[in-house]
Amino acid sequence: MSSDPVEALKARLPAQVLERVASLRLNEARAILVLDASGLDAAARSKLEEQARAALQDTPGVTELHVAMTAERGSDAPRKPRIIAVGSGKGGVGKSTVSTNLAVALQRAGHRVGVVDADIYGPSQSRLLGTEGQRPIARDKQLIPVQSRWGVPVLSMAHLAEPGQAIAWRGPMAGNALVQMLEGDWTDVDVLIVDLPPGTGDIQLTMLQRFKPDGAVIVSTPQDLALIDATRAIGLFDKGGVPVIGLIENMAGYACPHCGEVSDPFGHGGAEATALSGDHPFLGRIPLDIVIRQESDAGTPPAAGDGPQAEAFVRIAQRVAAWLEKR
Ligand SMILES: Nc1ncnc2c1ncn2[C@@H]1O[C@H](COP(=O)(O)OP(=O)(O)OP(=O)(O)O)[C@@H](O)[C@H]1O
Repeated sequence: MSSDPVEALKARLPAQVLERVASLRLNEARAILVLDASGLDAAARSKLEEQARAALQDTPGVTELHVAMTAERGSDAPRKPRIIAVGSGKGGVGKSTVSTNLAVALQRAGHRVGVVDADIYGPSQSRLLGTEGQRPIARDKQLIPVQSRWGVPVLSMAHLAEPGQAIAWRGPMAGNALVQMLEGDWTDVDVLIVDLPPGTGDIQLTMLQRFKPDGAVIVSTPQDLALIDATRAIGLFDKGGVPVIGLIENMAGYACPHCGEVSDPFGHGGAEATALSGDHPFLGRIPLDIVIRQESDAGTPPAAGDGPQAEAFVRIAQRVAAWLEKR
């Protein structure tokens, strides 16, 4: 038996309790044991506490025993999903299309995914996920996301504004709308894909300051102009300390539906070269394909199907999932 009274107390604890000891102090006859309960549910926490009490309750010289759990509050509080921001420097490069299909492909791979459409002035996620006309309800001032048919809940300005009405809001109002959507009830979601507006403006800054993403995906076409802007977007995330998960080259390679010849209207390989030169991963290439445009417009994300158009999204989602697993 150790002559150190604290060591003597520890020696009484069973292994499953001992491995969770964050601290143990003895103040005269009062023992204070703090256990690390991270990752345990309520039942497992009570069992751990019971085992600790049973082991220490009859210790000679100890008249008072306090057992506390760290991370107790954290595990009871609503979990926060991990945020992946999808950005681009330039508009119209397919950022929203990628956000939707990445979300759907991740969902099909077993992740619990939601989408926030942070493009306040040009929202498109309600169309892309086929939830047009639906309105989110609010519970205790918190927005409940709209459910899409694809198992991916979503919040977009398109669900909040009157259909067809121009959204002419000043910056702070737009920022508030973004906050409301990000603070929506995302408790059933592990990964939140945030479809950012193009550029490096107010919305991006609000995101970085208040809801710092866990990682960012950058979408670009292979075109030089888009790539210059993509580099700017990467710079913003780098500066904000947000890891860049990787770059996606969209609208790469167009297969003529008549003769099958593949041409590259926006060039080829530029995004991969940009990724490599900045030491960022390249996540993959999505072809320019009329079916992607048609299905997207119809609110049927190609990644929800099993056609060839789903493949590129599935591969990209696998790389993003691998990144998430390593975090
Ligand atoms: N790989 C693709 N093949 C065919 N059409 C595509 C592809 N990617 C996107 N599109 C189409 O290009 C248009 C622009 O795409 P999208 O809205 O996703 O771009 P964005 O970068 O989010 O635009 P914005 O800057 O307006 O937010 C849409 O009509 C979309 O269907």
